[in-house]
Amino acid sequence: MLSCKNLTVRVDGSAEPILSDATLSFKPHAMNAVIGPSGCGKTTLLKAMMRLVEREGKSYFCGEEILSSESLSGRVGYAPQFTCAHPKLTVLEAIEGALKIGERDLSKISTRAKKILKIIGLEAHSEKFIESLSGGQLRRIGLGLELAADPPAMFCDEVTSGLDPLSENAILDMLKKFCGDGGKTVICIIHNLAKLEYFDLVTVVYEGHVVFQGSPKELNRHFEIDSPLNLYDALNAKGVKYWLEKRPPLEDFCADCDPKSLPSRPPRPSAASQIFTLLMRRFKLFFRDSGYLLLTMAITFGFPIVVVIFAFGGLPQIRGLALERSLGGVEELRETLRFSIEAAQTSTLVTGLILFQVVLLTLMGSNNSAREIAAERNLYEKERLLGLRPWAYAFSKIIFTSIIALFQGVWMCWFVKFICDFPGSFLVQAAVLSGVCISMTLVCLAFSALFSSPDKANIVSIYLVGFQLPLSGIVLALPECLKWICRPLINSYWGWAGFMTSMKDTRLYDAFVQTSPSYEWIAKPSIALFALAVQGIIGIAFVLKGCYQKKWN
Ligand SMILES: Nc1ncnc2c1ncn2[C@@H]1O[C@H](COP(=O)(O)OP(=O)(O)OP(=O)(O)O)[C@@H](O)[C@H]1O
Repeated sequence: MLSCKNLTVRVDGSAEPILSDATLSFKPHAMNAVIGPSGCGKTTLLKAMMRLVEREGKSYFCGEEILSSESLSGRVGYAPQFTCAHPKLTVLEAIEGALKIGERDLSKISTRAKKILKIIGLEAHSEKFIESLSGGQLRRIGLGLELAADPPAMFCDEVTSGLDPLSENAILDMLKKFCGDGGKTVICIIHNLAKLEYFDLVTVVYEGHVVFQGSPKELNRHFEIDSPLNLYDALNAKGVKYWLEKRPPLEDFCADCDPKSLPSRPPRPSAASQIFTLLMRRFKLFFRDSGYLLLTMAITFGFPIVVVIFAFGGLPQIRGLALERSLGGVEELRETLRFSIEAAQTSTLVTGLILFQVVLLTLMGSNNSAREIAAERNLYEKERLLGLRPWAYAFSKIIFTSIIALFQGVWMCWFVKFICDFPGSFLVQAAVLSGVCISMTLVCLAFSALFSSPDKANIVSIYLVGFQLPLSGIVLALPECLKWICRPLINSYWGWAGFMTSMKDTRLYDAFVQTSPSYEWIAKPSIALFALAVQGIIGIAFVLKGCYQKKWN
């Protein structure tokens, strides 16, 4: 059912491949073991066959070449080495979630979830959170998620490692049942060589080469050992070159595989349904993760308070200058005098306060999204194999993080305006501040999609926020030649400019113009919103690019 020809995998910059010229086939409807010392390339072999990593050579499913891992959805399942489920979901929610991503008929989900729970023996634990499961139960949930698409072939990467002998036997019995009653093909990476009697075909990988394929009995004979436990000693004693030369001819179990017998791929749910499923799950996880929820609440409600604390000393002046320019006669003269005295202090304060709001919103944006995709990359890659569309996943993240950013922008605007009495249209100012937060959120979401490590994505996002203040050229003067090179890329500049010009018909703005050393053009709100929208759209484009890439951590 599954086979490959001349598969070679190289890691960037390394001359020596980590998998060399692997040509083999697995026995259909049977238990296949892949064994070999740690680091020899077992996982790489399986990933290369599924096209989860860049490779040379070809692989086939039922005689048809595997051109992309997406073509395997519903056909080949993959239980990776580490469990791919959100720790804050219950067992039932995790299984139902996986089913909703791959199953079009929603009426079947509850029945199928119960059936899977029964098969994996977790019925009694269905309401437990994933984070509270034991090692053996975690392996079972990994297999349960794999069963969600009911694939005819299953790759299982060390699903019994670290378990006690009883739990290990129970899982191997379960896999054997999948082959016997279920007619599935199971391909299992296993470290415990004492369990090879469970398998019909054993593949030995050594130093990136496939050096043997045969039954457990043939293995003993070939390596001249009386127990498989002595296999690694035998391998090490003679070296890879010797075992490659001595390799017996490999049987082609796929010789009469007919692509026409290829099981048809079950229809997937619509993209809208996948987006809805992911959004519901994300909101559920958001409210369950008390640490992240608390942090988001603290910065959403705490940052506006920090802004107004800095405004308190200058509030009377801000309120005084927030008047429209429509006074007359003696009153105007008096006003003009007062205006001149207070203008310098107040305009510096207002400029600083607006910039402070904007920079804090960019910080919120980076907190919203820098880890969002990178932190669950393996889970996402796994769900792609269940039929999740990359763009549906990307848009579920874009919508979720943008909703939070929108709330943060509107709240910051309302709270600070309410206390400081900033003049100008609330709607325009709320749009500009939300625009700042949303566009920075989307740019940092792009980092999260492009980097495999959440820490890397976070650091780059924090640097970007850190550069907002100096590179905006508002408080610190930028060299003239750099000003319009940096500003188009600096989110805070456009937020600040849009907010300032929303107060154009007020004395606050006059004060700013009068006290600026050299008055220069400042973007009006519509242009600022346009610039922020362009940055957001670029962010979205890179989120999509990152989500279409394959990145298994
Ligand atoms: N993305 C990567 N970048 C660099 N090296 C890698 C990468 N992926 C795998 N390797 C290296 O390739 C070799 C084979 O890795 P692989 O995970 O396939 O081994 P394995 O046989 O499955 O090991 P284990 O039994 O310990 O899980 C290892 O030396 C590993 O360090």
